[in-house]
Amino acid sequence: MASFNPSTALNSKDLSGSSGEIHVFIGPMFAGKTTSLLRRIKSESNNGRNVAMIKSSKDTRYAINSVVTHDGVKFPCWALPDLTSFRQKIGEDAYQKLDVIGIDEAQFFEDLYDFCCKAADVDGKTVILAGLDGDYLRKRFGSVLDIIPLADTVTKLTARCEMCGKKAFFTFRKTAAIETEVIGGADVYMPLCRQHYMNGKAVAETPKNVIESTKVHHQTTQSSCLEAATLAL
Ligand SMILES: Nc1ncnc2c1ncn2[C@@H]1O[C@H](COP(=O)(O)OP(=O)(O)O)[C@@H](O)[C@H]1O
Ligand SMILES: Cc1cn([C@H]2C[C@H](O)[C@@H](COP(=O)(O)O)O2)c(=O)[nH]c1=O
Repeated sequence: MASFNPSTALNSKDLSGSSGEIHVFIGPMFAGKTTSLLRRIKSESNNGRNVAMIKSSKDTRYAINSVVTHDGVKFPCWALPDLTSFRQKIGEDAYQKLDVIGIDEAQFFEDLYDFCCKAADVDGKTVILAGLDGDYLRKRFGSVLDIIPLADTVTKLTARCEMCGKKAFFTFRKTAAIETEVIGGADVYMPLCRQHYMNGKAVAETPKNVIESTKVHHQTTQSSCLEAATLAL
């Protein structure tokens, strides 16, 4: 019976030979994820590497075909509904020539894991991505956290708490919307430190508990409570 020799298998050139990399920027909104991503992509490009940037087409906030930071720095990109379509959109020749792929708003891509595996492990690309690790409820957002076991580096960034100026780890939603995905900027969200996030959450949840216990659901009341929560911070 043939025996399996791991050293021979691991040294085998035809298994992959990939020199791909994955680097991840996570953190709350306004933490500088897009700024860090753009800096890395521009530096790779200045070093003569062939780069392409992708963002989710769900993000229509500042521009359609550009990644834009909250302070207005721009970079042209492919705005796509999924990552799988990228290779076909850019064309096979252009894909083969690419060294570095940047991905912004990574939380919105359902096929993030498969795309990153293929691009880095098989095709030898450097993938640099930025996305929210948690949503406004601090629950995992999309598949961003699934990339951590695949990544060479993970950088968790922080913003400034809008109430006290300390480090902000969380994103607070200022409206009564409850769906996970709500596109917006400072009109809808603010970065908060733990203490101010907990204060806001407590105020926002108190009337909801009362409403739920009396089985009365009234959207206006909830909206007013959220406004009160934001003011009470
Ligand atoms: N509360 C805040 N804390 C930190 N930066 C903020 C805040 N509000 C606005 N900003 C601006 O947002 C910029 C970061 O934008 P960006 O890189 O787009 O962040 P992210 O992609 O993490 O949302 C900062 O350089 C700063 O000018
Ligand atoms: C917290 C949270 C955010 N979003 C949306 C809001 C923005 O459109 C993006 C995040 O953009 P940024 O570059 O990180 O500032 O995500 C959401 O849909 N749901 C949430 O809970």
